[in-house]
Amino acid sequence: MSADEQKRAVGRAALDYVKPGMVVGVGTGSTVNHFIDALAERRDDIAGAVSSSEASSARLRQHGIEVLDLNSVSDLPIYVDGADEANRFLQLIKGGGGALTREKIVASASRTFVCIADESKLVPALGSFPLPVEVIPMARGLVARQITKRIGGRPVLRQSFTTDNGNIILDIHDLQIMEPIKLESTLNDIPGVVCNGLFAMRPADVLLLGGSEGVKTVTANDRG
Ligand SMILES: O=C(CO)[C@H](O)[C@H](O)COP(=O)(O)O
Repeated sequence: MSADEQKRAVGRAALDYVKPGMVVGVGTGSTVNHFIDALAERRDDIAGAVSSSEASSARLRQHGIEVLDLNSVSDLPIYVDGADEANRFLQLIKGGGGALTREKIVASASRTFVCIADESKLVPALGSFPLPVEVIPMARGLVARQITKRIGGRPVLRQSFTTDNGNIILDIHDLQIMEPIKLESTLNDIPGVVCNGLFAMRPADVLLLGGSEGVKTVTANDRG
């Protein structure tokens, strides 16, 4: 199976977690696009979707799925999203598509976070993928200097990119992430940082991994 076929398989497998009448939280990216396409078959069966990006909202609406404001939703049973990297504790690096802030908000609002990815995303330690950080534009230089001083790594401005919230992204290269929860918190404490792409304090609950032999389910109980 190609990587895209693996993504399609996990996108479809995530449908098993969608029950009648649910509002469904929807992430962003090429894997999630397969989930949205599969979810279209259930459009009359669900109460709508809460989206993490303008791109996903547009795709949901194209399929006739109602997009709801998170503020109008008191209970979000499920959130389905992809990842750039996942470790065995189901901690993630996200934000390759730049939607990390809204993704973290919707993930935090959800009861169950189902992460969908092809098997190449499972890594022994997070950090090979440059860690995205969303930053208020006027704080770009300050934040880059603070990252270098307090954390290390090499912050690089993502060129010609503005987030859905009107901000910039610094991608931190060459990081060795030994303590993901501590790093997530340290980054949040830098003035000008809106959000960072570490999902360690709120990891996924279930990881569906697409591989050459089908879809494998990794849960919190397997974290070991
Ligand atoms: O965090 C994300 C977007 O901000 C995506 O979930 C992540 O980049 C994975 O994308 P893809 O499914 O295209 O590999």
